[in-house]
Formats: sequence, structure tokens, C-alpha cells
Amino acid sequence: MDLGAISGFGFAAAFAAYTKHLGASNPTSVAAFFVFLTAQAIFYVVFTSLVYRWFISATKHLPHPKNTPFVLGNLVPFLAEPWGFPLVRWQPTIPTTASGFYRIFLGPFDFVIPRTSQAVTTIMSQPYTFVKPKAVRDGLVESLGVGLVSAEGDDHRRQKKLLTPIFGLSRNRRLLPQMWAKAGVLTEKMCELVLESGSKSTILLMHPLTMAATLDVIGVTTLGVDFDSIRRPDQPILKAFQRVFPSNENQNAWARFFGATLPALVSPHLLFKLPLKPIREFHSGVRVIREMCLEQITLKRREIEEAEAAGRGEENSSVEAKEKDILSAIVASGLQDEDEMMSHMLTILAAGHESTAITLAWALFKLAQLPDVQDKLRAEISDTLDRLHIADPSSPSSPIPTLEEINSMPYLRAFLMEVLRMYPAFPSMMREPTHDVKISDDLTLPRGKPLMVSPYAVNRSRELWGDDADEFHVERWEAAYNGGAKTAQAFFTFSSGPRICIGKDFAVLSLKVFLVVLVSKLRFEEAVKGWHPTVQKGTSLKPQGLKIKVSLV
Ligand code: HEM
Repeated sequence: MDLGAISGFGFAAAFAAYTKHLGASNPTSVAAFFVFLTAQAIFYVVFTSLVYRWFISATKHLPHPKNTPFVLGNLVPFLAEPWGFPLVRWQPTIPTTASGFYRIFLGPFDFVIPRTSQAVTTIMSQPYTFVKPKAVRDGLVESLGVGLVSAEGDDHRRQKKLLTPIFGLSRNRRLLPQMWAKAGVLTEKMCELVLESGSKSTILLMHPLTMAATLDVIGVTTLGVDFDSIRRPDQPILKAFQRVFPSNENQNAWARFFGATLPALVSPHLLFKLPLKPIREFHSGVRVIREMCLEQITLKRREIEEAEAAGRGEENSSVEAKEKDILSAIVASGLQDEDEMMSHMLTILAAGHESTAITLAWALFKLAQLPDVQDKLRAEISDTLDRLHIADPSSPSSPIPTLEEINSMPYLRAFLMEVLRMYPAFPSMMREPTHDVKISDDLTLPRGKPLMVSPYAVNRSRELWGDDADEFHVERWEAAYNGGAKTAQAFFTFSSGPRICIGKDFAVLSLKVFLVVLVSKLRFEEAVKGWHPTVQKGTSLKPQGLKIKVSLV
């Protein structure tokens, strides 16, 4: 709760006390409290919408979407659509300013949005000046601890320096066989479901399958634990993850309201203490995941110590134990703080699993929607697998391609880049300046001003991508390695600057591996012709109720 709200309550309480002092009864004083509170709220909304916004605010001269209602502003489309979506419609209608920013009005609040690539770079290149808002950070700290996504300033700088080498090319090369094996398990599972249906094809709800598959990849590559959630959807870790990151498909209306609305209204410190079912579920899920991470930290420490003791004097004798998975590498880096290690694990599990699952689900949807693209992709994959003498990529005894062989498929890259461009798993991010920041002669952003930076809107900007920015064209990535974008920042799916996604190469590799194995053995078609999934409200681009018809190739 901010200072304004606290003083509002204070004034209302003082007014109620005054009425009591004048001899009012208890019910009258309580009524006076609420009447005063409501009057202040109405005054606040009217003052900010009609006076502050236009005559006083430091951003008063910034352009804004046309035909915006005075009091509600752009709140209705903003709440009705997923984060970032209306920005795609608004941005071409907004005149360019020297600063490159514009603003939208969410009820009484102004949000500032970078419109040009230069403006986006200004924000992203100064991550310790434009930080995540306190409420967002507090929420992340409550759920994940102080890991890379929630750390700020020197703490973030140190953590990023520690973790960046662990996510390097050689790690991905090492982890590729585990990704390949899990892609095989997912493919076999889908083949079984088709065969069990007794027909040539079956309709599958995709997101739960892709969630299980990417969780298994993250489990085995990060912790060295095989959750096996593709084959055992009822196993406790998957259930725990579903409680921590619930999907609309298995939530009632109250839980959906809770997930989408309450976090915007209540401070995270208070929210996570409320005696509500979704909160209890969340905590019980986090408990299960934490216990498992703690067990693994202890195990890795022991393995590395034993390997070092066994090979004392011999160089590289313990390399295998230290390089086995991401957690082993973190333990071997010399980090001692167990809480921080735990935060890294929770952060990687959280940041790496759902984002990749969402992207894979959209990729399969696009293949189903665009049979020509699917045929072309399958032809490229078949040629490559033939060349490598891989007859059955989902067989546990299949030879495994190298990283270079996976990266040797240009159409696969082009298709995946277009999916990542059009469907960034995190459509918008929030930031706020830690102090007043002069952007240009005509704009100083005041401390605490809410800023919204949207990968979804940047990736679909016509100025950056051309008139077909809003269309799915794989060819743009075949014609030019950067997709024909006007600037390096135009592809914004993984963010940019010092807070760029640490797992981007890991994610791209695992997505390519999944696509190679799946597309080589299965055909994807629309379950209902012309149907497009809606996006679940919230901070990610989760496709809701995505069903795809699947058959064997
Ligand atoms: C398609 C998949 C992915 C997408 C679209 C994605 C996107 C992003 C974005 C937009 C951010 C910036 C968030 C912000 O600053 O508010 C981010 C940060 C991060 N991502 Fe990813 N991510 C993906 C996969 C992964 C994977 C697989 C991992 C780990 C294995 C991972 C780990 C992280 C971490 C640790 C951060 C925080 C980086 C920092 O603040 O310095 N991500 N990701």
C-alpha cells in the first residue's frame, strides 16, 4: 500500500473519530469513515483524470491513443485483452516525438511506453536505473527468493556474472542428449495416444503435454532429476508445479479471478499470507519444489566432494561430477550460500519451463494452421536425419545429432524465429525509474513513473518489421538472417541489455530438438478449421484450450 492510500485511510479514520467526538453513534462513525474514503477516491480519480494528467504531470505533453475516455482511459481494452495486445493497435496511430515515448491511461494512472527502438534501448540498457516495480519484485522474492529475475543492482550484476558461463555454448552441447531423449519420450507418448484412439488420428490438448515435456527437460538438465512427468502426469513434482503456475484449464472462476486480479490490488507480502485456497495451494507447491531442490543441492555437494577425494592429484578427475548438470556447475562454482543456490534453482525452473512450453505449443499450432510450412519443415528434417542415418529419432537407442547438425537446418531456424517473434512468451514487462531521468529536451521521467516495455508490441511494430509485421512469414528469416528487421533490438522476445534472458540459447536449442523429433514422426492439423486459441489473461502468452489433431506420418 503506498503513502497516498495510507494517508487516505488516515484522513477517513480521523474524520470518523471527529464525528465520534461530536457525539455520533458507532454505526454513524463507521458510515462516516466509508463516506469520507469514497469521497476521497472519487476526488482522486476526477483530479488525476481531469487536472493532473493534462496540466501537472511531467509527461503531460506525451501523445496518447486517440478517443480515450476521460476517466477510465485505456483501462477497458487493457483489462479485456492480454498484456501488450492493444499496444499493437495503438502504436501506429501515435505521432512520433523526439523522446520516442507515448503514454496510455489506466484509470487514473499514466503508463509510459517506449515507441521507438531507441526508446526501448534507453530503458533496457540501464536496468539498474529502470528497475522492476517494487510490487513485482516483492512478488518474485516471495515466490522464488532473491534469484536472477528478482535481484537488482550489484546483486544482479554478481549473479549474472556467476551464471552466464554456466549457460554457455559448451553447456548446451553437453545437455543436448538429455533434450533429445525427452523429445523422444514426448513423441512416443503422442504416438501411443494416436494408436490408443483406435483411429488414424486423435485430438490432443497441447499445453499440458508441452508443459510436462519442458518440465522434464529442465528437471534433467538443471537438477539432474528425471521427473518423468510426460509418462506420469500424476507425479508429485508436476502437480506441485501446476499448483504454483496454475493454468486456466484446471481452475474455477474464483481461482482465475484471484490469479489475474488480486496480485494487481494487494501487496505481495500481504497476498502471500492470505488464508485463501489458491495461496495455500501455491505454498504447498513451492514447499515440494524447495524440498526437492534442497535434496539435490546436498547430493551434488557430496558427489563433487567424493569425486575430488577419489581423484586427488589427478587433474580433471572431478570434471564429470562438476559438469553433469546446471546445479552441479553452480555448486562447483564455489557459491556457498544455500539460500541463493535455492533461488537459482527455483528461478531457472520457473523461468525456463513455462516459457518454453508456451512457445512449443504455439509452434505446433502454427504447423497445424500452415500445412505447407509443415511439409517444408518435415522435408528439411527428413533430409538431415537421412544424411545422419537416424532412422527413428524417438527411439531410446537413436544416434544423437550434434549441436552443429541441429543448427544446420535453415528452415527450422527460420520457422522457430518467426514463432518466437509473433508469440513472445512474456508479452510485456514493467519497469520504473529509481530517480528522475532526463530522456530528451522534452521529457524527464519522474521517479517511480510506471513504464511498460512490450516484446509483443515491439516484435509486431511495422516501423521495425515492415507492413507485414503482423503476419506470420517464415520467409523473412530465409531472406535475411535478422528477419529484415530495421534494428538489432527489433527482435525483443528474450528482452535485451544486461537483463537479457540467460536461457535464450538453451531455449532455442531445446525447441529445435523438440520440433525435429516431433515433426519427423507426427503430422499436426487444425482440430477445428480456422479456430485460433485465446490467450490466458496474465503475464504470459499461454494459449488456452489449444487442441490439435495429431496423426502418425
Ligand atoms: C522461449 C523461452 C523463453 C523466453 C521467451 C524467455 C524470455 C525472457 C525474458 C523476456 C526475460 C526478461 C524478463 C524481465 O527482465 O522482466 C527473461 C529473463 C530470464 N530468463 Fe528467460 N525466456 C525463455 C527461456 C528461458 C530458459 C529456458 C531459462 C533457463 C533455463 C530462462 C531463464 C531466465 C532467467 C534466469 C532470466 C533473468 C535474467 C536477468 O534478469 O538477468 N529463460 N527471459
